[in-house]
Amino acid sequence: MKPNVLVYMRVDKRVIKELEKEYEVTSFHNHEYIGNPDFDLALKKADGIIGLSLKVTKELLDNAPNLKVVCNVSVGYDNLDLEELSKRKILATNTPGVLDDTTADAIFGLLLSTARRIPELDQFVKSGQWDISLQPDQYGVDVHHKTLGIIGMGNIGRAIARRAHFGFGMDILYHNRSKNKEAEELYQASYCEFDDLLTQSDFVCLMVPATKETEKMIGAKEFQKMKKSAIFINGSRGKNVDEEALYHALVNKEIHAAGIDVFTNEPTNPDNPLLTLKNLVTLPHIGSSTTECEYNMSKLAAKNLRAALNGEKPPSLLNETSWLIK
Ligand SMILES: NC(=O)C1=CN([C@@H]2O[C@H](COP(=O)(O)OP(=O)(O)OC[C@H]3O[C@@H](n4cnc5c(N)ncnc54)[C@H](OP(=O)(O)O)[C@@H]3O)[C@@H](O)[C@H]2O)C=CC1
Ligand SMILES: O=CC(=O)O
Repeated sequence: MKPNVLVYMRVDKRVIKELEKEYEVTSFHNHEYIGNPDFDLALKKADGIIGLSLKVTKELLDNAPNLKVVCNVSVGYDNLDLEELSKRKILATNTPGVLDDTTADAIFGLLLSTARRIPELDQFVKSGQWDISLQPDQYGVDVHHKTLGIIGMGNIGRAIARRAHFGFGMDILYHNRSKNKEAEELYQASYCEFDDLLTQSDFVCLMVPATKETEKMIGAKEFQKMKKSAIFINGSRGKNVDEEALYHALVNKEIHAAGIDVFTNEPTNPDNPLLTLKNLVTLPHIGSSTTECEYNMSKLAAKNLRAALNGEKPPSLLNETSWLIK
């Protein structure tokens, strides 16, 4: 009998086709799974889950008696209750490395769009308002040779630093819990205490994972420490930022502007007051979403799934202890 695999959201079609040759696959392509009897049945039978951002809680696991592995098609894994998975000896995997350049491109694009007000000026042209010469209050600010502070100098942080250093001649500050020699040597990044990074950077870019420690790590106090001319970029997770404080900082001009790819609740409510602000540029959590990158992420997730279901160690295993005690 073939093992059962539950596919949840945004797994590449070509990868699903390959999986169907080896497994009994049941696919769900949207968020609407709660109370869906088909989902409940697939979960009950599932040996493996592969997909994007399925909230794997204790309650969900109670209804998945055969589960052996959960394979995220993402590098972030704040959707997983890792402790609970480990307790049950269920393996968990993510997709590090294959999305670094794609995500860094998106985050750098957001930074440029915010600094040079690209979405606003695009609308200005398209709405037929370009009938007089531009006014100084429509100008953007320079990016090149400014100071970029990266909070979370990991895989993606380093790919952002590479672009900033070689492409834009920027000075790079960074903050982590531990120093990153590669960033220091290759991109001349300087380690900074958290508060010093906030006060000294022209651009503050948040790239940490979502954990208990990083929840709302940027809030009212942090915005007040930033330069009034600072541009804040969040490419990590919405819950790492106090959204209400961001709104007030932007309205009260405590900072100049912000660019965010992520929201506290996604998809964000159209009534979110942040969406009314001219000095905020947004994206719908699309950092790693190019055709090529989504395919590579799906392939790595499938490789993790196959390994686990074959009793082998998956290449990007998150809960090593579950493997060791097997
Ligand atoms: N917008 C999007 O589409 C995407 C968003 N992401 C988000 O980006 C995050 C980072 O991804 P990636 O670069 O691959 O991950 P990495 O693990 O490579 O990097 C994370 C970095 O954050 C630092 N960090 C962790 N906790 C803290 C803390 N409490 N204070 C300061 N620094 C901290 C780590 O350093 P140290 O351990 O030394 O503190 C590490 O350098 C993901 O977890 C995900 O949430 C990822 C991909 C796409
Ligand atoms: O947000 C995307 C991820 O890979 O994490």
